[in-house]
Amino acid sequence: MRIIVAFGRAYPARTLLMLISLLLAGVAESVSLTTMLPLLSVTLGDQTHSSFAQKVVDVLHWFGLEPTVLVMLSVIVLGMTVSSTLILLGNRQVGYTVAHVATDLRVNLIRSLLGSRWEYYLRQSTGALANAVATEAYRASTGYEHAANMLALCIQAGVYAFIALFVSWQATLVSLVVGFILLIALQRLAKTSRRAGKSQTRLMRDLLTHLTDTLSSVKPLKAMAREDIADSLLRSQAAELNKAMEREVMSRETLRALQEPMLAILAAAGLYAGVVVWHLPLSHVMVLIFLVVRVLGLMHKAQQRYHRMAAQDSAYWALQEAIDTAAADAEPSGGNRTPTLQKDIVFEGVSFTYGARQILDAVNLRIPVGSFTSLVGPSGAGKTTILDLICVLLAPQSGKISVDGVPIEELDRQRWRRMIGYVPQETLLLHDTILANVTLGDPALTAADAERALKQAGAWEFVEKSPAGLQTIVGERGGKLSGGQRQRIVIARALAHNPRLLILDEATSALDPESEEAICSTLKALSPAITIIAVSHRPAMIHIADQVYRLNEGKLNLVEAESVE
Ligand SMILES: Nc1ncnc2c1ncn2[C@@H]1O[C@H](COP(=O)(O)OP(=O)(O)OP(=O)(O)O)[C@@H](O)[C@H]1O
Repeated sequence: MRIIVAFGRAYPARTLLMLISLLLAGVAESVSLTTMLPLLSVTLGDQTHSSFAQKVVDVLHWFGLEPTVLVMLSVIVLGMTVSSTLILLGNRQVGYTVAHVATDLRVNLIRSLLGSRWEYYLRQSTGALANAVATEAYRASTGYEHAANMLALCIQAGVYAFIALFVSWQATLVSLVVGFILLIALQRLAKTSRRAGKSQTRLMRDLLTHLTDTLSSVKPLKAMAREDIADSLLRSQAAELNKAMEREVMSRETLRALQEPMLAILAAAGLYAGVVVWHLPLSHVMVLIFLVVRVLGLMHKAQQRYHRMAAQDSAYWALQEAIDTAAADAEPSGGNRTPTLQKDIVFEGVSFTYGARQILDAVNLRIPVGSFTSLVGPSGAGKTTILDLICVLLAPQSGKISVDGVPIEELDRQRWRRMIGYVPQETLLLHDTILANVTLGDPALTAADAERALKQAGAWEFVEKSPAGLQTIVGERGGKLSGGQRQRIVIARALAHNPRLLILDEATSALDPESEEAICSTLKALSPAITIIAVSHRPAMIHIADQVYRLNEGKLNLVEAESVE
């Protein structure tokens, strides 16, 4: 039930509109069907109308209508038409809200994850995220659909029960109590559905996490003939998921199958009690049975919806939790000072630890504007960490980092980052065109910007030669290109928006010495206008540098380029 309250809070106007339409639909339907009572009295030739039938006849008179068969049938048809129209309106509202819920959940999750601290983001699994965006958001929104339908059915059942009370309150109460007892007895099945739903949420997440990891490393798996291990793991996870789905289907279908016999027993018992025990007129008993069976049928349908909601709502709570935890670990907003890069970037006594592990120990560093700085050091020494500190993806535990004398945390973070061109170690490309890979969909960048950047990165030659040019599709993760070509496209991406600061993390590691030499000289030519920081072990990158820093065991020292072997 919590899910209804949560949705009602998140979408109050939509929920209210939906409920009002469905309530009115219920009233219209039940009022029109109530006319059945005098109609049956007339057709069955009852000499005396019951008091309730008489009331209905009075109401018809009040509207200036004679209770003829034709008039009463017309009232029934009209009421059913109005009710269907209102149900359509209500369901349309439900449908729209379901679409909104799914979209909002997806957008909120992506936004909160992208806005989270870098260290938090690194802990997230891509597979779980893909699952959350695709499957969980959909399941959560259908959870709302079932909840809304359940409420609507309860409302309709309530209206019918209210009318039934006027026909015979004793018979209605007895039937309702028996019906409720049966519904409660079936409630155990809802627990099974909820448990199965929870397992599905967890198993689906595990399966997709595993699948994404496997798919990203298919090449080594195939090359070493290990794909069968990955395959059997995936299979056993899929089998578990299947079991959870079967449990849910079983409890849902059992509930559905029990509906008909349960209602038949109640109707037979009601007929017997009405005619034999209470000696009510047959028309009276028939309407009463119709109403009570309708109430219980609606309650039963509501219960089915409840089961389906129970199976889906775990997806909503799992998603909401993911959104909330990411939001709780949101990146600090940064300052509001406009960044400039006219003088230098300075580290003073900067220390950084990952847990208990000291990575940087009171590091001092000065990067003058327009210079080409190379960072060298053994693997795992903390070079990327220094770059992450400059991009404000990480914050030091102590010491100070400043840009033109302004503490980096006081800078408008977005504007500072927009001044940066970043080439990461991993050259992951989007499964899209070369143009899209260079511009990253930024509408401010044109094909001419992409061409200029590709030329600067030494990539234009091969792009020009491909038949589709800038429109060439690079394949999954850039699989249709060589490692060196991928690297050049990623460098072009970093240069496309004319950055003031270019950060290269092992950016030329996949290039042959000749291509590397060529790129290095282009980069060097950029360097008075663009400040460049390059992490590299490659001689070409080191020899063109204006200054070389070596990081070792947390200490950073300025060294001669010649001393770096
Ligand atoms: N998110 C993290 N959580 C915990 N430890 C981390 C994390 N990221 C990196 N490390 C550790 O911090 C150390 C420095 O990592 P960093 O990536 O900065 O090294 P590096 O000098 O760039 O290495 P390489 O040259 O191999 O890329 C490594 O030992 C690494 O294991």
